Amino acid sequence: MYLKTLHLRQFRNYKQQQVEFSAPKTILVGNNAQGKSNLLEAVELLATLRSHRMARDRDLIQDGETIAMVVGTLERQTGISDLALTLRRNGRRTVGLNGETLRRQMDFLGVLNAVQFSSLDLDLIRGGPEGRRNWLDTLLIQLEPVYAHILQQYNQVLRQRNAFLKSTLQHQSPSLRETAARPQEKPLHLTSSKAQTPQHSELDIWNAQLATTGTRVIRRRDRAIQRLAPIASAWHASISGGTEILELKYSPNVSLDQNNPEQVQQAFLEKIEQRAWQELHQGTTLVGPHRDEIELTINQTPCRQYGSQGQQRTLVLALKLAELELIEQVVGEPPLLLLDDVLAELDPSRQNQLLDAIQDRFQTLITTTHLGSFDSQWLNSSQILCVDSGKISKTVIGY
Ligand SMILES: Nc1ncnc2c1ncn2[C@@H]1O[C@H](COP(=O)(O)OP(=O)(O)OP(=O)(O)O)[C@@H](O)[C@H]1O
Repeated sequence: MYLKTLHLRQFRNYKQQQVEFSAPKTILVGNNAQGKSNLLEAVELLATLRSHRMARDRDLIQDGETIAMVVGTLERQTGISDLALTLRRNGRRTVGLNGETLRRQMDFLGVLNAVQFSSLDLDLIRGGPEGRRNWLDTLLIQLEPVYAHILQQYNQVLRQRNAFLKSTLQHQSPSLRETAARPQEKPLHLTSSKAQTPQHSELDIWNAQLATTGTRVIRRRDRAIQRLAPIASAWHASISGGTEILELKYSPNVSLDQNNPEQVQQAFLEKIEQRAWQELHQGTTLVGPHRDEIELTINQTPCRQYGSQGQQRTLVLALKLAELELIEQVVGEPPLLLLDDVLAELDPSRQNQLLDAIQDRFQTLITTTHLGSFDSQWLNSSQILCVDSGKISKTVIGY
C-alpha cells in the first residue's frame, strides 16, 4: 500500500499543509519541535484512530481552533481510497471513506495499515504492563478491525462495573466499612455465594457481561501473540547473531488453559467469585484483561531485568519488524513504516539491519534532526522534506 498524499488542516502546528509522497522512502528533516512527529502522528491516526502519544482530540486540534482534519489518499492493490478524519474540540470525531461519512469507526480501520516506531517504544520493555497491552491492542485493531469494537465494549462494561463497585463501597453501612478495613474478615452475606441482595443481582449482571466481553478480548490477544511470537524470535535471533532466544508469552489475568469460549468465561466468573470481597473492599474490578501482562524473556530471563539498553533496542527492533511482517501476512500488502527519530537511537549494525529489512518494500516515513545518519545511497533514493514551524518544503537533495 502506498500513501500518495496527506492533507493536514489545523492539525497540531500545521495550519494548512498538503504533502505528496513521491518515493517509497521520505525523510522529514528539521530541528526539534517543528512538526515532524506531528506529521507521523497524523498518518498513525488514519491507520489506527489512536495516537501512541496518548493525545486527546483537543491536543491534536490547533490551539485556538475548534476543528482539525487529516485527509489521505491511499493506493492499494484493490484501488484508491480517500480517508478523512475530522476532530472536534466540542464533539465527537467523524470518519469518512471515499467522500462518505461512516457510521462505524470499525469500517475506517484496516484501510491504511502502519507500524509506528519511536523512541517511546523503548518503554515497551522498561515500562509497565499497560504500555504492552496498548501496543498489542493497537496491532490487533489493524489485524482485525472488529477488535476495536470488542475492546470498546469491554472498557464500557469495565467502567460501569467500577462505578457500581465504587457506589456500593460508599453506601455500605459503617459496620461493613469497618469490616472492609479488615479484609481478611468477610461479612456474612459474602461468605455464601447463594446469599442474594438486590445489589448482588445487579453485580451478577455486570459479572456476566465482563466475562463475556473480556473473554473475547483475551482470546484475540492470545491468538495475536501466538502468531507474532515466532516471527519476533526469528528476527531477534537474526539481529543478535543467534546467541539469544527471545520468548514472547501472553499471560492473561484469567486462565486460558481451555480454548473454548464457554470454559474461559466460566474460569473468568470463578475468579471474580474468588476476588469478590476484595473488589467490594477496594471498589474496583480486579479481574479481567485490563490486568493482563505480555511477558518478554531472553534466554529465560525477564527482559526488564535483562540487559543493556542496546539489548533492549534489539528487542524492540525485533518486535517492530515482526509487526510489519505479521500485518503484511494478514492483510496481504506491506504496511507503512513510521520511524520517528529512532535511527539515531540504533547503532550502525542495527540501523543496517533495519534499513536492509525495509529496502523499498515498505513505504517508510522517517524523521530526523540531521541527515548525517543516512548513507548516500539512502539519501539519493529518498524524498527529502524540510519541516520548519509547521510548514513543509522540498529540499534540493534527493528526489
Ligand atoms: N495543538 C497544537 N496547536 C499548535 N501547536 C502545537 C499543538 N500541538 C503541538 N504543537 C506544536 O508542535 C511542535 C512539536 O512538534 P513535533 O512533536 O512534531 O516535534 P518534532 O519536529 O518531531 O521535534 P522533535 O525532534 O523534538 O521530536 C511544538 O512546537 C508544539 O508547540
